[in-house]
Amino acid sequence: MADLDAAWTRLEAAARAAGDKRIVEMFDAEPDRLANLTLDVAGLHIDLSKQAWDEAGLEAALDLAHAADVEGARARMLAGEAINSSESRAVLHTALRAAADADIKAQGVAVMAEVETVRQRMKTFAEAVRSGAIRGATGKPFKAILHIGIGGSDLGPRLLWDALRPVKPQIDLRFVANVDGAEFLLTTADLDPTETLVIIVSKTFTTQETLANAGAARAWLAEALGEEAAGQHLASISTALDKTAAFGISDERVFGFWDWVGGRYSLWSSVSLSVAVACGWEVFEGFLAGAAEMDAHFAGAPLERNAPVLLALAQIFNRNGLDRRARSVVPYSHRLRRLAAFLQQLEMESNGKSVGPDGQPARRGTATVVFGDEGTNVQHAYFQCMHQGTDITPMELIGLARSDEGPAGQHEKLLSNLLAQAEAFMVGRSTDDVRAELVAKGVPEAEIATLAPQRTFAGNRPSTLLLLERLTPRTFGALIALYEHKTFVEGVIWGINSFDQWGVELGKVMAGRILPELESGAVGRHDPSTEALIERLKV
Ligand SMILES: O=P(O)(O)OC[C@H]1O[C@](O)(CO)[C@@H](O)[C@@H]1O
Repeated sequence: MADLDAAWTRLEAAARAAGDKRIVEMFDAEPDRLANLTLDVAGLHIDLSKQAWDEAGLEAALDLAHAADVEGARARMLAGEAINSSESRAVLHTALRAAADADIKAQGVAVMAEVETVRQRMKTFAEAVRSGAIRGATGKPFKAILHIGIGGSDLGPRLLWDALRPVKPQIDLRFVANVDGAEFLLTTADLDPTETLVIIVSKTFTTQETLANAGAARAWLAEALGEEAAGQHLASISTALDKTAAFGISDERVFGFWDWVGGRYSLWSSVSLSVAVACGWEVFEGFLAGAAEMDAHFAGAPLERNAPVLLALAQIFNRNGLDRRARSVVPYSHRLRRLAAFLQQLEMESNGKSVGPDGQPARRGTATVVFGDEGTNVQHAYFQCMHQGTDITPMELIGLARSDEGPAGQHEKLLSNLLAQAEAFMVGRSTDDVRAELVAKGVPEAEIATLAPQRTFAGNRPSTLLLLERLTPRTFGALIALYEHKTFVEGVIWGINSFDQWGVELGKVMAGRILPELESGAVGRHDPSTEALIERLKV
């Protein structure tokens, strides 16, 4: 602990010192900067050279990772120890993308035989739906899938579908997550229930939103097909087989997974069955293979050349060393536009904790807010604030080195924006430079005095750049696995359990109390504001 405290103190001091320098000047001072801070892994090129750390800062960050025993924690996770201590569970999403003959145990119990059995069942089911061997009750092949789930049972598969979906899919895939009935209505309005397969995804099969939408979907099917035939249009993904049976889904249509897979880490499991059907099995397999490549890198690379570790350390340098409390993730890729939404759950549900597994307050700040949307759109929305706002928000800019999609010439335009933004964030534009331009244009001195500062860009705003060689199942799998391991490393260094989520419970419990009050009109004891609102909204 003394070592860890000292490592934190060194990191904070190093960040203060680096914070006084200009990033762009670090390239001159450190001839190996680019080589030391760029990596190529599993089809991804990762450039951390525009981050705010100098050589000493990076060294202090790596010392911190050693002092926090990231290597030991990594070994314990991969060995299937119960590192999710508050729930006494192993954390083995890596097993879901491992080879069938890998020797992986969850708390001593071998898991790969079961993983492979479910994989083979998924494959058989996906192929049968695609070939028409499995059809709807009226004999028509399925032309659409309605995927019902929320949180980890929605965000991953939704992103996966966007990333890898065919331009003209044989089977359309739609998602319903919110308990807001408008989403169900708008999503199903143009679907034909006789040609739609409904896949209900819920690890616990207790989630209010999912059960409400599942009930609505079953009624929607039954209205068109009758109660009994509706069952032929249902499948489910869950760890709670008793509950799926009680809902009326036959066991051969239920695909399981395990308590050692957290919801937000579950897109490698049967949770993504809908995508495996709609994209085809080989696409899903390629996605798993890309993640497995990143897993091998994470497990074996030394910390100073380990992509997830370096990404995590850049985040910690910014968050704890430089007190930067948000991060913006901007994919210059329409297909990846939901990445930030996925990362919000991955990072903020995993690491948004104030207390460690020992029950003691975390000694440093933990997860930051992550937000973002697709470039170039965001350049015309919130980038003004990123360039000239009073707070500095570190950026993660993601692009595709090559893409053949869409009209010719547009990809180069997209890339030019990506590179320009990263450069502009770092280099900025000096007042002298702006002033010289205004003078050359003949602007009067009095105007220049007020205009030049407004048109100045301070720069020195850190960013990481990630390039996928192409958006393929492999590179996309590697990208998501990169973020999973990054999140894990951050949790280890912050000394928190990244794999539980007690913070989502209280609101659920309170909603359970308020619902009957809204329905019955009998308002219970709450704070004055909530009581007045229930009075106003009760049926
Ligand atoms: O898959 P389930 O059990 O319906 O849970 C959905 C989501 O709800 C949470 O438990 C809390 O938001 C997430 O962790 C999970 O991904």
